[in-house]
Amino acid sequence: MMFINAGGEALNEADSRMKFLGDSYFEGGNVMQTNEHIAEAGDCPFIYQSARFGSFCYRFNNFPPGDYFVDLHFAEIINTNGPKGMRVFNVYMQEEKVLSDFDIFSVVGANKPLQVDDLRVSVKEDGLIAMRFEGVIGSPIVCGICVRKAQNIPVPQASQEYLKCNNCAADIEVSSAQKKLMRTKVTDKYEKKIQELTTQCQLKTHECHEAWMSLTAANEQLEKVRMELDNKIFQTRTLDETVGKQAENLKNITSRYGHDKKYWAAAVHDLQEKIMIMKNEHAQLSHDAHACAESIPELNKMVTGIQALVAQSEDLKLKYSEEQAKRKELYNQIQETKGNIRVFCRCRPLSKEEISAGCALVVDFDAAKDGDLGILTGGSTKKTFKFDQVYTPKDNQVDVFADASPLVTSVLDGYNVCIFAYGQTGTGKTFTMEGTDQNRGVNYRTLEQLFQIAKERSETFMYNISVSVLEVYNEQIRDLLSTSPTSKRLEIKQSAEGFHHVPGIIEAKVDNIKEVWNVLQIGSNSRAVGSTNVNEHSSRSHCILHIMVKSKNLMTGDCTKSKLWLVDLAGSERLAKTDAQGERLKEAQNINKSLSALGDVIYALATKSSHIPYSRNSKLTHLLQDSLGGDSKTLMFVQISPSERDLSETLSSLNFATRVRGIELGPAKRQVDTSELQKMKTMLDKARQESRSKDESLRKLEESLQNLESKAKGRDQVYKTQQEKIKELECQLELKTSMQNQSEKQVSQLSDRLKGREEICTGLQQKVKELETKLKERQQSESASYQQKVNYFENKLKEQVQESEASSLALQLKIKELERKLKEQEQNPESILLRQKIKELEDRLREQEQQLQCALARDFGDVMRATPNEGKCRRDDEFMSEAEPHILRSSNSISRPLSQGYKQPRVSDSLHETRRKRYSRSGETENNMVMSASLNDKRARKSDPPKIARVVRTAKPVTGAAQGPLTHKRINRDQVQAAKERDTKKKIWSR
Ligand SMILES: Nc1ncnc2c1ncn2[C@@H]1O[C@H](COP(=O)(O)OP(=O)(O)OP(=O)(O)O)[C@@H](O)[C@H]1O
Repeated sequence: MMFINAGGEALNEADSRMKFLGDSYFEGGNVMQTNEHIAEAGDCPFIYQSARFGSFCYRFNNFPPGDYFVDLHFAEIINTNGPKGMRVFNVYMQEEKVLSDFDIFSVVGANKPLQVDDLRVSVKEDGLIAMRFEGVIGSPIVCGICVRKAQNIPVPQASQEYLKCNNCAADIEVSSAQKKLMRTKVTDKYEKKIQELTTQCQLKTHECHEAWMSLTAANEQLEKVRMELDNKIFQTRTLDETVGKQAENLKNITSRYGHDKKYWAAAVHDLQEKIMIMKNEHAQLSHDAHACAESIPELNKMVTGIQALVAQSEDLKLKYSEEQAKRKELYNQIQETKGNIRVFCRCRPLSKEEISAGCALVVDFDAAKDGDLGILTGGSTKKTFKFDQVYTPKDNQVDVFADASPLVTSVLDGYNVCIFAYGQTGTGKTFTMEGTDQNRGVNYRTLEQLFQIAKERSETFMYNISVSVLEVYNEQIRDLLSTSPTSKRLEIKQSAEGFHHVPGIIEAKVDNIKEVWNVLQIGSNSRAVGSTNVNEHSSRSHCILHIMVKSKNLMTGDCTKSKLWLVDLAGSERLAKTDAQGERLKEAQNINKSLSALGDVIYALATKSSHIPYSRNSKLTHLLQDSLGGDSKTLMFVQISPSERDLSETLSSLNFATRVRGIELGPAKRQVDTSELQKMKTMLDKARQESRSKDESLRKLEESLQNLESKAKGRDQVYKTQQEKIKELECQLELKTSMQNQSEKQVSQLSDRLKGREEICTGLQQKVKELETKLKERQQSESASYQQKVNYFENKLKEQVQESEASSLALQLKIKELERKLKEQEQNPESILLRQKIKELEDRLREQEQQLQCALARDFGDVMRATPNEGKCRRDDEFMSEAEPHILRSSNSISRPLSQGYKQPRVSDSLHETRRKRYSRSGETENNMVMSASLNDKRARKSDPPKIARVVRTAKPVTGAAQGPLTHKRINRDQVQAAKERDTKKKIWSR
């Protein structure tokens, strides 16, 4: 074996018969360079460069005649001109086309090496192996060529004339004619067999194809069925879902219906109960209404009775007011008989200091009950003073106020009242007026009684009470309720109505005694704050509690406005007795001045003097002007000390008080006839009793009247309320009746709706059941039919597959057998001889064909000479297109013999010569001739494109050992394809 490397050198012993043309063969694998060298050597008659096709040629000399195998190794296919570059090329061995239009890309892929083995060539006597590579698209790149001697090729013995007997192995002489006949027969027989096998193979292929097609159709049908099944399953699922949803909806509706039913049943029950209650109420109301209607005459009677009573009460009211006026008059008369100015004398007990000092008592209370007070002036002499009341140290605050309380009634009756305490410092003025927390004085008790009487009279009178607390010190007025630290100077003014008042003073409105007490406390505290020495200050200032009472008679509508003055006067020390100086003296002078002014006024009033000296120099009398004199009532407490140390002051105070009282009770006047007084006293007692009895009768009358009025009002109210109730109940009854009607209507509507819903529900349930049964039936029927179909197709497919497998197996076996037979035949020397003979016959046939062609060419030349010049080229082409296919077909023939007698180069030479002659005759160049030849060749290829498989099968030996990789690859691919198909079939069946 010889192998030629890229440098053109033989790799084995290379017995010098092989010679490579060109010095730089395969340099860098560049074929074009090699072509140039070969072209320069001029040894290759076929080398030519086409502008269109890449083409090059190799020639190897000095091979002994015989058959050789050539292996070609192509380098990586360089894909330089895009994806289509270097796809197709032809290989000519000894000018026999062995690879025609070989699509490298489709066989090995882009940029991969290709190896073509066992290309058989026959070397003739010239010892030449010629190779030509022609790229249809691009240029092939060859990297190695290996030439091997074909083994076991028997050299045909041209002179052999004997055949061996199969039984005795004796040589049997056979004549050449007989031999020829036998060979022809055998050849015919084999050809026939081959023909039959080919037809059988074709038939089996056709059957296989049909089976495959039916299998595919069955598969398609199965796929369709599967799809339908899938669709049905999907539809079934959707139906299941819808049924489920509908069932759920139905459940919901049923539960809602049940819930609604319960709710409405409860509502209906409630309404029925309500209706019952309303009916009962209605009956009760009707009963009440009837009773009311029946009681109306009685009520009318009552109304007339009430009206009579009202008239009577009006009379009584008139009488009462007349009686009240009379009572007032009488009361006033009594007061007047007592005197508008009344003086009560109160003596305090001896103080601890005085007791400890051993002071003697100078006061005699033996006739104190009669208002007589004796003062022991020294020795046995005793001076007596007469007062309206005399209180001993044993008399308490209650006893004192009991006599002063009638004045409170006068205040509420509309009279101005003034109560003040006069006396020496420390004699108990503040104790009498204010008192202590445990022993409340006149001020508190007066106001307490004021509110009590006002409350008692609240049905007939409406009172509005306000309180002011003020102080007169050094002839200056100070508001003790004012919280302002720098209170402005207050002055006394006279209003348009003639009343005297202090503008800007605080008048605290009080509604109860608790509020009064708070106000009194504020005033008391304020008085204490205003002075450094409380006792001294309180002794030197007049503390005034002013109460304003506004009343309205609710029966007559009369209004009154009265004042009550409660005054705690400053201490009345004698100026001469004290050693006061400066401020103290001024204070004392001011106090004396104001007290003497007060005394003068009261005395003038008591004596009914024409001139009342309301001294404008004294703030006190000026302030009390409205409440001193006229219908005003005045009460003075003259406070005295029992101690002998204060005798002179006591006498002074008592003298002042006596002067105020207006009755000088000297010792001479003691004998005054008292019978008149006694008479007056009895008259007074009688009047008092009368007034009390009248008050009692009046009170009873008032009470009975009030009772009647209240009863009448109550009846009226009851009547009105009952009428209103009747109306309300009637309205309610109407409303409830309408509600009942509405609810009854609603109940009936709801029951109708319920019935409708129940019907719908039952209908839906029936529908659902029907649907379910239909669905089940449908599912069952469809599944059964699908199952049947599937089973049928399965069986069918199985049968087909089995048949096809059996047939394919049989075919494969037959093919193998045939192949085996063919091989045996091929290996048989007889068949080799037969082939040689066939070759000879073919050669002869070719010669005859050539002769015929020459004759035709000659005829054609004659014809061409006879035709015009412009049609020459076309005619030549036509001729070539007719002639060359014969040549190409013969070169591509399957049964082309590889015998030594094959004279192709000569035929080609002669054909080329014929062409050259023809073109030289027609005036065309050699180049043109080549072009036209190649064109014709292409046309021929176009008209009958050679198949790769066929070419490869033709080019390769049929022996199993000599099978090339290309064929092997192809078989493998078929097997892989078959395996894939089997897999897909399995997948389909598994689904
Ligand atoms: N009737 C009485 N019973 C018991 N104690 C009394 C009585 N009268 C006065 N006192 C006591 O005598 C003292 C002096 O009384 P009070 O301060 O009221 O005198 P006053 O006249 O107001 O003095 P001043 O003019 O200085 O204000 C107090 O301690 C008081 O409690």
